[in-house]
Amino acid sequence: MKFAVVVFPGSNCDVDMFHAIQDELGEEAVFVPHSEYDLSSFDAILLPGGFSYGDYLRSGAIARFAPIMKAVQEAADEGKPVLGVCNGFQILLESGLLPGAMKQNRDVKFMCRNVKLRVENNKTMFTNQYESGESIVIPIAHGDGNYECDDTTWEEMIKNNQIVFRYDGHNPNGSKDDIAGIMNKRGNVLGMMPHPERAVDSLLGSKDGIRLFQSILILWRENHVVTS
Ligand SMILES: NC(=O)CC[C@H](N)C(=O)O
Repeated sequence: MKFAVVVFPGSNCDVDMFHAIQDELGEEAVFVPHSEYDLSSFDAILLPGGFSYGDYLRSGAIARFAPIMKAVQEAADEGKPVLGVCNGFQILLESGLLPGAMKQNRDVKFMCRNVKLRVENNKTMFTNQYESGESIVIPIAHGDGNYECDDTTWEEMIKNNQIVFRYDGHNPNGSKDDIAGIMNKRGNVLGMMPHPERAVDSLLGSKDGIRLFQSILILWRENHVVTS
């Protein structure tokens, strides 16, 4: 399976994402610069974390205008898996691929630590290797992780099971309804603030993140690889 790791000026988790795919998952990862227009040769698109364009205006607000975002939109429209982590999630929100917006953390501080997440929906292309309601440990590292949306959007997301992860126990940033990760209605675009690519080996303190990438791969193989 071939994964695109999109790199914006200011991305800083692109190498971690590449490592997670290439070295831990054992699949092909390719860095794709923000200035490209074509993602048609890829099976999945990953928007890594960081400070794209220095977080000027708002996190992700400038990146949404990068040439590559048209190709990300096309990939999403085709039903390919699109995963945005942290700044990648912020970019997906700013570009309208996911509903809602991100505000500054409740305590107006950048936070970098392991957090517990609850897997709210394990019937997705990103979470099928987790148990429903499972508590997992994944690190966060952000200043703007306080997810917000209007009540109509929130009710719609509840109805469609679009809330994929919630903070388990302590909510670190004040996000609405403890939301840590959401997907689109179709189920092929996931945005999450915690960093699964930084939890792929016990040496890193947790390997709970690797199953997210395995989920994408296993489902993709079921749909694309003929075994007999
Ligand atoms: N690690 C990241 O992706 C940081 C996200 C973002 N720029 C913030 O601080 O909110």
